[in-house]
Amino acid sequence: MTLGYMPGFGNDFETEAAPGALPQGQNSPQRCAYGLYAEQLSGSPFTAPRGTNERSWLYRIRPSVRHTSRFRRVEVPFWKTAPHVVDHGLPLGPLRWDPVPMPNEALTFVTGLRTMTTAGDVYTQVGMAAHVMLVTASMVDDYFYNADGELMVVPQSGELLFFTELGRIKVGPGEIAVIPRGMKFKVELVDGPVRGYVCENYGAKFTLPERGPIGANCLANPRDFKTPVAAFEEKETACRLTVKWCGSFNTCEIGHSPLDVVAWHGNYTPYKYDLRTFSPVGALLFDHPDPSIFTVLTAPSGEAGTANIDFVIFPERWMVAEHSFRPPWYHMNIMSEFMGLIYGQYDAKETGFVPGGMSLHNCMLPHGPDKPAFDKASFSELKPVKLTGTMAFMFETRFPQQLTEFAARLPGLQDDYPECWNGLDRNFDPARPEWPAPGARAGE
Ligand SMILES: O=C(O)Cc1cc(O)ccc1O
Ligand SMILES: [Fe+2]
Repeated sequence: MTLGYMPGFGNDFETEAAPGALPQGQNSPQRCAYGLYAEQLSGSPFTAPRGTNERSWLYRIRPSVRHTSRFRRVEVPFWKTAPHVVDHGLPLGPLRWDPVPMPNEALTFVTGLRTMTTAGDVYTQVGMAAHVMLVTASMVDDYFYNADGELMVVPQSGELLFFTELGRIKVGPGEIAVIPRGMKFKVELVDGPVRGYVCENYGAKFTLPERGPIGANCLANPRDFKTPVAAFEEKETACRLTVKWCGSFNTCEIGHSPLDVVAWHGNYTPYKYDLRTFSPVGALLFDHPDPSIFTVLTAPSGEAGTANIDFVIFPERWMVAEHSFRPPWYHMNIMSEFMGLIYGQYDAKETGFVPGGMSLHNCMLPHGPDKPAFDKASFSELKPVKLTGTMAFMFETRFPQQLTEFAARLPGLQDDYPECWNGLDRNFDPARPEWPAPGARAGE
């Protein structure tokens, strides 16, 4: 299957899967070509400023009102929504998990999401949830949309095909897909089970961060974001549509596929992005800048510089800083850091944090390089070094992240994680400013 994409971030796109299906010069013709119905999907309030105003016009076989019927509540027990504060009994502290093993049961994208943390409040449209994604089965006659937020999907192993109302997107490890709030879709496996991470954003949409003095290029460049061309499914058999709405799951039976958009135009769209096209900018002479230099996308809150969510990556890059401790510094942060590893090794923790694993360094909880990373970085020769074949990421939010029962009970929770800092002992000797003392090496 060939998949077509259009480049650009937040462009005003137009595309049609049948010639002449897209009206020209107006949104609402008296009669649409092919007898299609015109429908607007509003991703922002009508009156949002131009820079954040998002909507698309969909020309479809049936209007969305015919893609729902009477809903019944269903249980999707592992997908939790903020506010969700449970007494999980774990003591406060930094947390790290091994990868969650792939289960044997059939799990779709919807039933296979396992919430790790929630933050903020879905009712006031602030905050986020971090999920593990375990998909072993394609959605066949099942369709879904999320009224609670957009979904950023970060596969770690295996490929997924998203068939959305606006077209098809294939993503694999090293790529992300973003599906807007309210957009119907189904998810198919390409060639085997998929594991990954999902960030559910209850707040304002992800957008590109400002580049400030960096200028017009580098970091995530707009042309590397890809939006699908129109594609639709003509299916007149029994289907189900499930809607996540304020944390509840609601299903209805319909007699056709809701993916029936033959043409569309607008700027409220799903998209994919290859994280390897991110052009990092970093320390060229000395010191370790704040990790915000690696922000791919930011979901702003109302407060300047205080993101509801920053999506940050740690891609492969050269380390060249002179007379500097090169890995992340020791840190306490007002923002809460949920991290995952897609492939390779993370320089602050070369062992213990493995692909498919996760860590949580919550609001104002100390963290930083483990003892082996400290020793290596303190004593290695500072020639240029390339960190190759690595891709870690962080969902960083201004809100404290609340652990779910699922996360607290995972067998892969590493009880001994805090011990990775054992041995970072006192070196201080008021009589010896030079450390280690000439001829000696710390700890030897
Ligand atoms: O490893 C982490 O926890 C994330 C992180 C990265 C970095 O470059 C600086 C500080 C920081 O907390
Ligand atoms: Fe940090």
